[in-house]
Amino acid sequence: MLRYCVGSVLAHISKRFGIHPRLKKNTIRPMVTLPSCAQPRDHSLPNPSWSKEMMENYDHFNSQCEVEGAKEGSGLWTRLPSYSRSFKFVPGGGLLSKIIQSEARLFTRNIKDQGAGFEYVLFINKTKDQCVGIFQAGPQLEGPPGKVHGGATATMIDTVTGTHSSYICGPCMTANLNINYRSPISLGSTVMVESTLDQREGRKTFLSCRVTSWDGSKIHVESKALFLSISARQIFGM
Ligand SMILES: CCCCCCCC/C=C\CCCCCCCC(=O)SCCNC(=O)CCNC(=O)[C@H](O)C(C)(C)COP(=O)(O)OP(=O)(O)OC[C@H]1O[C@@H](n2cnc3c(N)ncnc32)[C@H](O)[C@@H]1OP(=O)(O)O
Repeated sequence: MLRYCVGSVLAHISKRFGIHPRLKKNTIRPMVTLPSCAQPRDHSLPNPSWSKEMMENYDHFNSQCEVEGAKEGSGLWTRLPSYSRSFKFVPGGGLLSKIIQSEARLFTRNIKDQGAGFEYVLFINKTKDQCVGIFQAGPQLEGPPGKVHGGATATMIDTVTGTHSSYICGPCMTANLNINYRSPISLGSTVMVESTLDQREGRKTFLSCRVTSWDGSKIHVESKALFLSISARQIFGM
């Protein structure tokens, strides 16, 4: 689904930049040969900066994931890979990310030092209409002394609900994000960010999202989000 969404967006971009891809069943097959790009790094895989709590929750969801190659939907959860740019989800995306705004980086993946900024992994459960993010907030996300900046928390919520919504309805943008901060998050701690689909209404997707401590014992944030489906024209001003 995501490959298809990004694929259709890329088809428009490629056309604009004269690459003329031909879409074939959820993938892009460019008519010109693209130079090979190194496999992009999947930031959603564990690294040495991940805490015991982060690893414990990662293992919990990962153990309930689909086995690679199994029929889609046979497992409860799917781990979502994460790259420095969304383009990199699709074949040829590595090259496009070098052509279009080459300096651009996904906001949550722009701090290179492992553990310094957002460390996270997302899992989606299509049967339950849920998406879960396991986040570890690094020292460069400070707001009040020793605590996570509220904007950084909003970013976590936008990331999980935005990804969730993209999987449900394809390309979309945040129209409204309403956040109630209940208790501060300590820097370095692991939190769970859980998005649930409330309803769909035409182009609108309504979601609820909760941020809790890693073991679910403490509520940090409760929020509601509205995403609106958009066309490639709206994203790239074509
Ligand atoms: C990109 C390709 C896909 C990639 C997929 C990869 C997935 C995974 C990869 C990586 C994960 C990353 C995940 C991160 C996610 C981050 C997401 C963001 O942060 S997005 C940036 C912040 N958002 C903006 O900048 C929007 C700015 N606003 C706009 O552009 C427009 O206002 C927009 C598109 C939201 C709506 O504009 P209109 O012209 O299309 O629609 P109108 O006609 O205004 O509204 C349509 C309906 O929606 C209601 N509506 C619009 N805005 C509303 C609002 N704020 N609150 C309530 N209702 C609203 C209206 O009242 C109307 O309702 P009635 O049809 O009459 O019932």
